[in-house]
Amino acid sequence: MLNVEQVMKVFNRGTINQKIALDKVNLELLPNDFVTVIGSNGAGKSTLLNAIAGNFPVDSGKISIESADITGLPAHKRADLISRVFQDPLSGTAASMTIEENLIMAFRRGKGRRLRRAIGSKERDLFRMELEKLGLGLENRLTNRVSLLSGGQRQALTLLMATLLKPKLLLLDEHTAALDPKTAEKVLALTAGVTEQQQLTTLMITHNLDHALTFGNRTIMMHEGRVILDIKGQDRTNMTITRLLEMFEKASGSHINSDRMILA
Ligand SMILES: Nc1ncnc2c1ncn2[C@@H]1O[C@H](COP(=O)(O)OP(=O)(O)OP(=O)(O)O)[C@@H](O)[C@H]1O
Repeated sequence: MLNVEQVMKVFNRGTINQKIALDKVNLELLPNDFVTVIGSNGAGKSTLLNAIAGNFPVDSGKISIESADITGLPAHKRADLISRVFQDPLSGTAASMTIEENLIMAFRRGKGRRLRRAIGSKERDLFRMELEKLGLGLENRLTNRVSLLSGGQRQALTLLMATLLKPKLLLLDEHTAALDPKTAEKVLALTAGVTEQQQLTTLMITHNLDHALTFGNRTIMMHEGRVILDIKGQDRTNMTITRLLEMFEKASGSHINSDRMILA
């Protein structure tokens, strides 16, 4: 489904601040894979997602989705294939617009002039139905401005917008890290529900090792721009956080270094 082959990204090349953020990264995702991504500070996790989303050109290597080479495509041309949810609940939605206006933008994405047409009753019915599934009562608040919503409600709405038209690939960049623990659990449960229901292929960065092993079917660990562990199947089912940290130390030759890592 997704193929990242030998991808290299160097920031500030040739200067004193040169940083190899991705060091010939290889990663293959199968359809419906839900892969959690963990690693030390500065390991290259966000850079990997940025490279896949097309936020900058990579220095070398190839990225493809369903065998189509997207390495040279700018981010806006990848947006039909890839949806992304960021950490900041304010970044995924337009605060001054209503819930239904936000949803219609997501629903008519890539449809050009149809954007200007009024929202139809069929579209409203669909939005109500989808919002109801979130279990937050938002189906009765279609005409409320998004600025009135809590961070958790906004993040749930962002997730819905990201998946309303099934993307080929869903990128979740610590999308629950800014939420309080109870709300984070709720948004994660919604994430598990929607990825399962729509059979999405997903990459999710998290600093919570328990979440990393609980959600999805596969966990990769990054260190210094490389994928150093790829855990799946029975190995993952039997994996504990202690064992995971031991494996990290063995593979990287160092202790995990993350100020935000949550161990349980
Ligand atoms: N635009 C940029 N310009 C220069 N250096 C960058 C840029 N983006 C990332 N880096 C550097 O690349 C390395 C990888 O950064 P990245 O944000 O991918 O790490 P991360 O694994 O997501 O880290 P964290 O868990 O701390 O968020 C870091 O050393 C970072 O400082």
